[in-house]
Amino acid sequence: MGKNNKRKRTAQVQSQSSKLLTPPSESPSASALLIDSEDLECTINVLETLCDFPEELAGKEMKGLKRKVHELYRIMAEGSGLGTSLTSKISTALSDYRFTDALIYLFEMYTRKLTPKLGALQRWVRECDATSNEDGSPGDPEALKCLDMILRIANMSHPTHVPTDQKVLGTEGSMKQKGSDNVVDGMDMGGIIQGKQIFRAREDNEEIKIWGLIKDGKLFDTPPPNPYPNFRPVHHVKAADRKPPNLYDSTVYGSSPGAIALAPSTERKRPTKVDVPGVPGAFVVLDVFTPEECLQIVRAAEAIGWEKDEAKSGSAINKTSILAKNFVWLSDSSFLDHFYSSILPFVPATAPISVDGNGGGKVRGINARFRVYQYTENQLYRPHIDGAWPAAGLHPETGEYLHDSSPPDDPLWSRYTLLVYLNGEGDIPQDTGCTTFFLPSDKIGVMEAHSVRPIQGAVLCFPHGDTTGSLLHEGSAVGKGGIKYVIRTDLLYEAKGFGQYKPPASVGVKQGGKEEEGLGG
Ligand SMILES: O=C(O)CCC(=O)C(=O)O
Ligand SMILES: [Fe+2]
Repeated sequence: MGKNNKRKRTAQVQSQSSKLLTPPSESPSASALLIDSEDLECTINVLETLCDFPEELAGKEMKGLKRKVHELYRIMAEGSGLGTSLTSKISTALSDYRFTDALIYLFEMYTRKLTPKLGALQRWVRECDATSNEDGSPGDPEALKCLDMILRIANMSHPTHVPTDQKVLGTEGSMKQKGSDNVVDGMDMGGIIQGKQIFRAREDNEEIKIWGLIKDGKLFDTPPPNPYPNFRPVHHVKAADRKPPNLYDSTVYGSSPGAIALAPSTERKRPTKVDVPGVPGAFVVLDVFTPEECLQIVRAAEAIGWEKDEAKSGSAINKTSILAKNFVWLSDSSFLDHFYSSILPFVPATAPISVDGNGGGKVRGINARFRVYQYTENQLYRPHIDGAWPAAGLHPETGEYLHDSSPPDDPLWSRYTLLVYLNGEGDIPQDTGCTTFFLPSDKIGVMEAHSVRPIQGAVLCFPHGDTTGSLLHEGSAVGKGGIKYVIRTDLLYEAKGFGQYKPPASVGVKQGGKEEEGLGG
């Protein structure tokens, strides 16, 4: 727009100046409703013109404008311009990278024992991690202190009486500690992350080294048929139509019963459960799938092909939150039946009850929508809190793919994350590629990092989808020359009030929800 046009628009603004606006509400997004896009554009043009021609400010008629600009500047500097609630002050401070201010507000929330919504928590976690550098080196120590306080507020903690005699760690690469056990050679960042011993649910696992087969060109005996047998595309979404918009299309592949040949029960080990020490609610079920079954899943994904995943907009870090490639698989009933019956004896029979009294529904099954991830060297899934998902499936008559397939009178909603490790030690370099949980320690400002080592055929299970009990975690970077394959899905419960819960749409946060096909979270 030329300067003359700008002037014209300026005149229009002045003639509209008597228009009465209603007072701003608490919600940051309300401003979008209060000021329409034309007015906004016009205001920006006026301000731009004044920046280009500051001499224009000298006129008497500019007095009112100058006064308002000063007032606005003060409000913005105080961080209270976008709503006065503590939650919005924290959101504003974090997104403005004012971590010291955010820490003060977070501390106030902590001492007043106020609980934010899950959506706010997920957004705050992202804002804090968004400060880590492109090369993976540690971010702002103040941001990590905010993250520690967020964990305490969310009451995700457990009473930690764990002796903290280990040397305090810095962060390296992703947020996880470096080195094995408690050995540390991380940077000193004021001791913000403290590494705990890496958890192996079992030593000496029998496994198939899938990466070894791929490198030797032996993943398939003969070239795989195309189309791949017993898998068919059931849903395709163009990149721009994804929610939020993505740079890549997404396809869901449905399988037919028998697509993965399951070993007879006489040939399989009986599954066993092992709790993850120090991580409340997290446990591993060993031997849910045999190494041969894991191999078949990887074969299908490798033959059909991986899709990339990068949000179209948002900060560089948010866009690359998940560096792994994925294959979205809508699993068939025979695979799901085996999976569910193997873990059922070990999972909570009823959903946790939230502070608002929702929850308590019976466990009902596994979300058929699996996201199979392939992480190669240095790839990771940045720290996040998983969101809850409805039960995906096909319409019984039309065969149409439904993001939420449970009937309205019997809604199901997920409350636990299930991670199926398709490969393990043999393919993933020592102490890398773990799933790492971050928990508050007994010292404010210090978080504990608890890493779980992938074991082929085992399932890691932990709570998600609510403020209380949900766990901050990351898929830690895979080390040099390694590869990690893992399936992410969810354990479903009768919604019992919880189903009405819809994670709020938020900027740059990937989370499950009725309307969002989502990528992660
Ligand atoms: O890859 C991992 O270990 C973690 C994956 C994860 O957190 C997720 O898919 O939600
Ligand atoms: Fe996750």
